[in-house]
Amino acid sequence: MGTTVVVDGLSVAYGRGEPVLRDVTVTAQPGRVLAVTGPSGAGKTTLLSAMAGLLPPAAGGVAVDGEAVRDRDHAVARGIVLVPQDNGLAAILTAGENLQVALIATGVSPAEARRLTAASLERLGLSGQTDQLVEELSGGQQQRTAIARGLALGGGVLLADEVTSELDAANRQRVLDLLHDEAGRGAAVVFATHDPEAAAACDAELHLVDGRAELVRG
Ligand SMILES: Nc1ncnc2c1ncn2[C@@H]1O[C@H](COP(=O)(O)OP(=O)(O)OP(=O)(O)O)[C@@H](O)[C@H]1O
Repeated sequence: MGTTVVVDGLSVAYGRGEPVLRDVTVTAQPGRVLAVTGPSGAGKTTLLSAMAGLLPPAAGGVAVDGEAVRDRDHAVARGIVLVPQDNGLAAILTAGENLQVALIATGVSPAEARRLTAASLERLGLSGQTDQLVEELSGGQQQRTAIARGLALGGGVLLADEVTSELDAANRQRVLDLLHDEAGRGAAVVFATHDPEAAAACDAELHLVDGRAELVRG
């Protein structure tokens, strides 16, 4: 059985400010890719951050398999993987080390971490970059390394925030195919994107405007 994330009447504010996400309701279901679209500043990153347990609700909530998400540690323990917009990699580690450290932190043995790292970097076409420092990789290679790390973790939920923005056409298609493969293995995938074509190829779409859900497909 897969993992389901229910966002119910969610509002989120930064600090004491006005909510930038207002009364958003949507469900991320196992085996499906949900696109989150909308103009810059609409609240896509805020929604994914709240789903990842990084931002607390001002109203409403986020639940994973019926249990309210408390914080990031709780979300991680429930298999909610986030590939953040700014990639979140450690620049002074190699691409391979970034994956291995994340895997070992989840309790995977070093040998298994090495195997999963090699397999995941290969899926992103990065076998040749395994031992290269992240700070020496191109922007697109860094973005693909972050995706490789997210995929290697094999969570029940994958939140991918604008993970194709720096990629060429071939790599963009490769990553979109991999996101759909993740859904194919039963993960609930949420993909924030500016790309209407990529969104149209997803199973469902949540469109945000000024922090409100304007149009929901699927
Ligand atoms: N750390 C922060 N502190 C205060 N306000 C913030 C913070 N991060 C985002 N915001 C505000 O929240 C709103 C939503 O931002 P968010 O980053 O979620 O939008 P987005 O749809 O992901 O945009 P983009 O497509 O440009 O990445 C914006 O008005 C933004 O200015």
